[in-house]
Amino acid sequence: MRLQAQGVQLAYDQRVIARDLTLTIPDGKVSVLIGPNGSGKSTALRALARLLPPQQGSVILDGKSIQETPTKEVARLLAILPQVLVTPESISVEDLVWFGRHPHRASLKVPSAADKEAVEWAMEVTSTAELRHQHVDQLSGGQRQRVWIALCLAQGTDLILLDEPTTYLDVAYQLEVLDLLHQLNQEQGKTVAMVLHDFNMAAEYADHVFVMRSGSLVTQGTPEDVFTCDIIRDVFGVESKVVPHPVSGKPMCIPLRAGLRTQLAVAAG
Ligand SMILES: Nc1ncnc2c1ncn2[C@@H]1O[C@H](COP(=O)(O)OP(=O)(O)OP(=O)(O)O)[C@@H](O)[C@H]1O
Repeated sequence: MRLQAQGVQLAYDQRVIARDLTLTIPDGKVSVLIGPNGSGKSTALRALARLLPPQQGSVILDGKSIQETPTKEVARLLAILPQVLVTPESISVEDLVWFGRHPHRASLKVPSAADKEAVEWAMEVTSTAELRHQHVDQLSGGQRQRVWIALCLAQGTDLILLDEPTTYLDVAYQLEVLDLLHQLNQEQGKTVAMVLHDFNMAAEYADHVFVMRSGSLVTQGTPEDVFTCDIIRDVFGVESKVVPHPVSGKPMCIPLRAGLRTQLAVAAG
């Protein structure tokens, strides 16, 4: 395994968010972290990407402590789309995507053909090439999100971590981004780990699902293993009906509003 958190304690100042968290990102698979708001999904992802040093335990990347691996080396192996994106002022789309090539370039060296190709490809597959000369801070939320995804992809890493990549995107772009990640996984063997809130998107795209609550890993497994009425009730406090997706056969979770819960209970006798 290439990326693993081993018994990490994660905290912001003195406030401990996760204790003794151990998880291994499966190589060559698409993994999804789900869990209620504030359960520590982003915190865990940030630790896995070296953005948050653990107070105890360690994150291991390719057999080495990530904290002891130089930033540039980490950035050649792993890209992360964080939840909070701080765009440099007045930067164009193309210039922002070029940041993705920094880990591969010696300073002051002219960009290589491979750098140019990676940037063009990343803008093409995220449908941002036509925005290349626009200022990122003048784009819509969804356009901006796609530009940041392009930056991650331009990095050309085998491991891609994304915190809620579908935020701000309309349903067509949500599918476009998730289909693209799926395709990169299938065709190029990329390992993808992402936080998603939508159970049904998670069930459709994930090979492996981590379920978090209060900074701990409650359970993990295939979508069929984890998307059950009992786990959804236990973790999210929501009654639901889980049925097979009519086309894919994956578990499809339908949360039930209060009135329907009563109806379901009556029907069940
Ligand atoms: N930068 C920060 N400084 C202090 N506390 C933080 C910071 N970021 C997150 N927290 C706290 O850590 C806890 C876990 O937050 P985190 O963002 O990891 O949860 P999450 O599961 O990703 O939530 P959401 O689904 O709402 O994005 C929360 O109680 C949050 O208030």
